[in-house]
Amino acid sequence: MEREEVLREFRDAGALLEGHFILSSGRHSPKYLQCARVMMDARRGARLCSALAEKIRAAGLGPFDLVVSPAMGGVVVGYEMGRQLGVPAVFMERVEGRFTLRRGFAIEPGARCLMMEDIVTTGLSSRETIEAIEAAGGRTTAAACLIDRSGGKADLGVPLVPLAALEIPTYAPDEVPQDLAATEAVKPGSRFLKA
Ligand SMILES: O=P(O)(O)OC[C@H]1O[C@H](OP(=O)(O)OP(=O)(O)O)[C@H](O)[C@@H]1O
Ligand SMILES: O=C(O)c1cc(=O)[nH]c(=O)[nH]1
Ligand SMILES: [Mg+2]
Repeated sequence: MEREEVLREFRDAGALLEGHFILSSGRHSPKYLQCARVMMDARRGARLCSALAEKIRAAGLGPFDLVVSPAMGGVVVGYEMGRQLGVPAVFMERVEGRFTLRRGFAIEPGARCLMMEDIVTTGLSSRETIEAIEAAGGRTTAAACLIDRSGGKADLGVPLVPLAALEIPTYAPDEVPQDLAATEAVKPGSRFLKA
């Protein structure tokens, strides 16, 4: 699937947002990709994940025993990737900030895992998930995401296959351009969310 086609799916889903966003990393951005809106339509989710599964195979990666994704953004996309690859899918949740397997999920010792994210920006959440997979006894042999918005700069320490790569500017809190800083910021993600 070409990048323009991926972006058309996001646009049609109303998932390409403009405004002032505080990202998971604490960086600020005038653009946000809301994958939850993309995955609202199961057929759209299947189209995108089927194309990504094909791209992973074409890169010579796999087979995998398990798909592991970080909540919340990774949950639905991880489930669909498990379906496309024909393997089980589990997700990790933050408990006091650390990604943890709950709900009876476990990883067999040495299991070959695909770490599946919705979005990669700095790669921090992906690296945290990969560390948690290793701590649980698995091996992350590859990672994948719908959009890598670092333009290929994020280093996960394992091969990363994005369905599309984009370069979208982000700013440290003390470097936010004046026009952006003048608008109210929203934080759509769940990191540091308080009950
Ligand atoms: O590469 P990074 O800089 O880590 O940014 C990308 C991460 O940010 C978002 O999650 P977030 O922590 O906002 O929570 P969510 O999954 O609940 O949306 C997204 O789902 C990725 O997990
Ligand atoms: O970096 C993030 O937190 C992030 C960026 C983005 O565009 N979409 C998203 O869900 N998270
Ligand atoms: Mg996330």
